[in-house]
Amino acid sequence: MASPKRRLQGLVAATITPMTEHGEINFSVIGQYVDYLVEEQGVKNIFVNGTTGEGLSLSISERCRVAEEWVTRGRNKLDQIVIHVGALSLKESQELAQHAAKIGADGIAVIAPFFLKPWNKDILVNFLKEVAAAAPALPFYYYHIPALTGVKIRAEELLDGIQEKIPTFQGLKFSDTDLLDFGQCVDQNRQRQFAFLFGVDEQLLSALVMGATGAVGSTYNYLGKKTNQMLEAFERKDFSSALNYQKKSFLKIPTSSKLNDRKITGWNKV
Ligand SMILES: CC(=O)N[C@@H]([C@@H](O)[C@H](O)[C@H](O)CO)[C@@H](O)CC(=O)C(=O)O
Repeated sequence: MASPKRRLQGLVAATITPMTEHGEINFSVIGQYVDYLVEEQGVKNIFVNGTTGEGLSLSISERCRVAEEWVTRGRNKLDQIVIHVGALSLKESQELAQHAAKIGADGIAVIAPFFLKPWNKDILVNFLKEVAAAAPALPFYYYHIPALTGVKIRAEELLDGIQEKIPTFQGLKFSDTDLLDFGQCVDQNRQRQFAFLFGVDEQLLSALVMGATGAVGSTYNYLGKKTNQMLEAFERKDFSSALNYQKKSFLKIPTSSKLNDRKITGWNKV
């Protein structure tokens, strides 16, 4: 069974994919990006080719090359590198999973297929299981993001019995505002040492209260240092300072109405 070096916890930056002005991937800045995260933001875990990295808008070969560059540049500097390998095609997803294992990533994550959608838990788990089986030595994370996939199967239902089906299952990346569902996932699986990574940065403090063990998000690229201060305040039970940090970070994040103006799907729209 896959066992991570240690449980993935703390902040995980969902990396953007740097582009040149001609729409080509700008591999040349990834080394500097790693240094910036580690040295300026105090963030040593990354999530590559996810929503923020626009993995689903890249070709398979681009996704492989991006993953490779992050793993090469992050070696001996970053703690854990998780590669998102979700795709509509099971074969492509398996190919990406195998590639992640080959290049030495620390884990893989997969979203639910979002065009011809799984209509129940078993169908979704079977899809995830086939992808996970393509990289049997890598920790596997389910990436729950119902507002974007349209797959509304509750994470708590999905997690029930998942390790029997997917032995490499190590955790959940939960990008949804349903804190009841999140809290139930944590409560029912606490003894299994899974990672519960929250993905709505604006609500991280509430998710910590519900038992989040870490967070994956776009804002940790530039608010990592501040958010680490919030995690420390929470740890020492200084809730008033923690709340202040969380409130300050709201101001840096576009509100859903601004997002809607920019024709980007906001959380409240779906
Ligand atoms: C829809 C979306 O992009 N959500 C972000 C959040 O970090 C989000 O940008 C943040 O909460 C600001 O709204 C993450 O959950 C996505 C993520 O981690 C990823 O890039 O895979």
